[in-house]
Amino acid sequence: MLESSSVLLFIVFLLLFILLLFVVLIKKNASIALIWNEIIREKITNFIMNQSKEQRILNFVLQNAVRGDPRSVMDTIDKYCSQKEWAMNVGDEKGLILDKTVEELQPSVALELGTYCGYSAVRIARLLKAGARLLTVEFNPEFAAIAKQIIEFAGVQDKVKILEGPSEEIIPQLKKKYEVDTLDFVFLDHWKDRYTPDTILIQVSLHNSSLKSEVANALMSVRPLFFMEDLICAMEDSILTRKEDLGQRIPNLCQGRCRHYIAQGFANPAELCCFLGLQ
Ligand SMILES: C[S@@+](CC[C@H](N)C(=O)[O-])C[C@H]1O[C@@H](n2cnc3c(N)ncnc32)[C@H](O)[C@@H]1O
Repeated sequence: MLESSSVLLFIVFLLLFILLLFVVLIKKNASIALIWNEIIREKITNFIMNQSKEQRILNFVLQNAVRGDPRSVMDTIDKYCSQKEWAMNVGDEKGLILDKTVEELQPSVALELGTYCGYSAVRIARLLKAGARLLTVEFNPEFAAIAKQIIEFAGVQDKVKILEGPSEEIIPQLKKKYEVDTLDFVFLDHWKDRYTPDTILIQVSLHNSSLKSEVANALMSVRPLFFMEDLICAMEDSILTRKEDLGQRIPNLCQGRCRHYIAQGFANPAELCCFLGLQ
């Protein structure tokens, strides 16, 4: 009897110790905190509430934002994601870079890869001039459905078309199915491993346009370091804009404006790095 109660006591202490250790690790280690917040806690909350984080974001918007006011929708999503649960929206800080670029370029046709809940789509669409349009690509049907509601709630649905499916399947259809001849602005915000192949695919898919030979006037990413690596890797087999054009854009690029003009005329990645002043 005594023996079994001491075993029980030992197990209770052991469990308490593991719990304490876990709490300390969450506080001290960012990766463990991320695993806890993004995987374990989110899964538990989803199970208890029987809904996904993205549905909770949508509900929060429907209950707290002002219908037809894109700014209010953006602020409400930012508020939810800073106070309640982190989510992979571009967010307000990097969103300012996005705003500036869109304002500066005034694109007629813009493409976004990676819609998620529609935060950045609302952000871009609210700045588009009359008659301009944003095509946004999302392969997760649940996210696409949530984005549709958020975009409608923000009142920018006339400017935004959600294209549901993997970017690698949608991009080749842009020209014929979606009547895209030229893209003035491309926002790459899907999975990083698709940045380079999709950039090349955009070029290949729209290359034979009879209206304009230069396909992507501006390619930007708010995750410049990732993109830069990919860009350099891609140089060996991709040819996009002219070297002289790139030269004009370097000041922006180096100031962290995150706008990338992919260039031809470089023998190899090292030459490009040298040209960019990275070596
Ligand atoms: C970082 S989130 C996009 C965030 C969004 N741009 C925003 O700021 O509100 C990335 C999204 O890209 C989607 N995605 C990833 N790879 C994709 C692909 N190859 N084709 C289409 N969607 C993709 C994911 O499902 C996810 O919703």
